Parts: sequence; C-alpha cells; structure tokens
Amino acid sequence: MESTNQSNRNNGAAIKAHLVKIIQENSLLAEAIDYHYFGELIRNINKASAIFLIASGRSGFAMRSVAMRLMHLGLRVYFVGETTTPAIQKGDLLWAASGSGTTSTIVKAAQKAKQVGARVIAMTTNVSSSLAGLADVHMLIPAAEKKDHNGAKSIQYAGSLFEQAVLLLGDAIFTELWKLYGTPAEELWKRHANME
Ligand SMILES: O=C([C@H](O)CO)[C@H](O)[C@H](O)COP(=O)(O)O
Repeated sequence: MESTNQSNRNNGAAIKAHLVKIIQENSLLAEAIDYHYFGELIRNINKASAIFLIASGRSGFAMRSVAMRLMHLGLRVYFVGETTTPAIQKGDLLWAASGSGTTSTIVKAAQKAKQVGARVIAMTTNVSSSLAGLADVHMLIPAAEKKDHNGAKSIQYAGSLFEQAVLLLGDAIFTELWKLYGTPAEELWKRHANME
C-alpha cells in the first residue's frame, strides 16, 4: 500500500501540474484577447461621474477586488447590490462582468443603466449574449463559459478561467490607470481601509 508520504508527494506534484496548466491557460487567453475596446473602457472610466461594477458569484468576487483598486485611485466607485450603493444616473458607467452574459440580475442592471442614460461596458465570453447586445462597449474574453463542460477551452471547472481573467485584467486596467494618473503608491495607500 502506498505510504502517506508517497501519497502526499503524488498529490503535491499533481497540484503543481494543475497550477502550471492554469497559468498557461491564462497566458494563452491574454494573447487571444482583442484589446481594442479596453481603451474605450479607460476613456469611459475617466469621464464617468460614478462607476458601478456588477458581477455575480465568483465573477463577483473578482469584480469586488477591481472595485477596491478603483477606490484606491480615488474614483467614485460602487459595487451593485451593496446596501449603500446609490441609484445609477445619466453620466455614470456600469461595468459588468458575466462569463455567460445571461445572468439575469446583470442583464436587468444593464437594462436599467441604459434606461437612465448611463453607459454600459461588458466583459463576457459570448458576443451573442443579451448582456453583450445591451452594452455600448463589449470586451470579448474568449474563455470557457460556465456551462462549457467539454474541456475544449479549459481544463478547469465551469467559468474559472473567465473569473481569473476578470481579476487579472482588472489589475492590468488598474495598472494602466495608475500609470496615467501618476499618483504615488503612498497616496493611494492613504485610501486603503484603516479599520480592517
Ligand atoms: O460563480 C460562478 C460559477 O461558479 C461559475 O464558475 C459564476 O461566476 C456565477 O455563476 C456568475 O456567472 P456568470 O454571470 O456567467 O459569470
């Protein structure tokens, strides 16, 4: 029978191999994205009175991280669904992330944003989705959608690759904005939560 030590070594080696593959998938995805519309996102962020971020589930965790970084930059940013998030208005921006592009709360939020005259920018894996159709700007992330169970686009479960891309792209977008604003890291840090 396999010893516990041998079994730990086998599991550890397998986990390392999965991690390497996950990083490779993210690198390949980074090459496959058409970045043309990301400039539009930067322009829309810069002219928005307030920026509203929305995403559900794991995509939501990633977008909450992006919202924190926009707050560090001094932007007026809200995450949709929080009790203190106000009404979206004309002149505001809704930045939505949904791998499927069909999650109902997100589609409804995009409809509301359009109704009041706010701009909508969407990240999805599906150019034919309702959310992509509603968006003023659609940023296609050609990752696996959460119900793509055939493993062709990713070895990972469900929408994991998309959700990772939201976090990584969010950090890349933040880095570009930070570079453009030229604010020292110490200034940004003063805005970080001091009641953690
Ligand atoms: O949490 C999620 C699920 O585990 C799929 O990997 C999704 O992020 C959540 O279901 C929202 O879906 P999308 O709007 O399609 O991103």
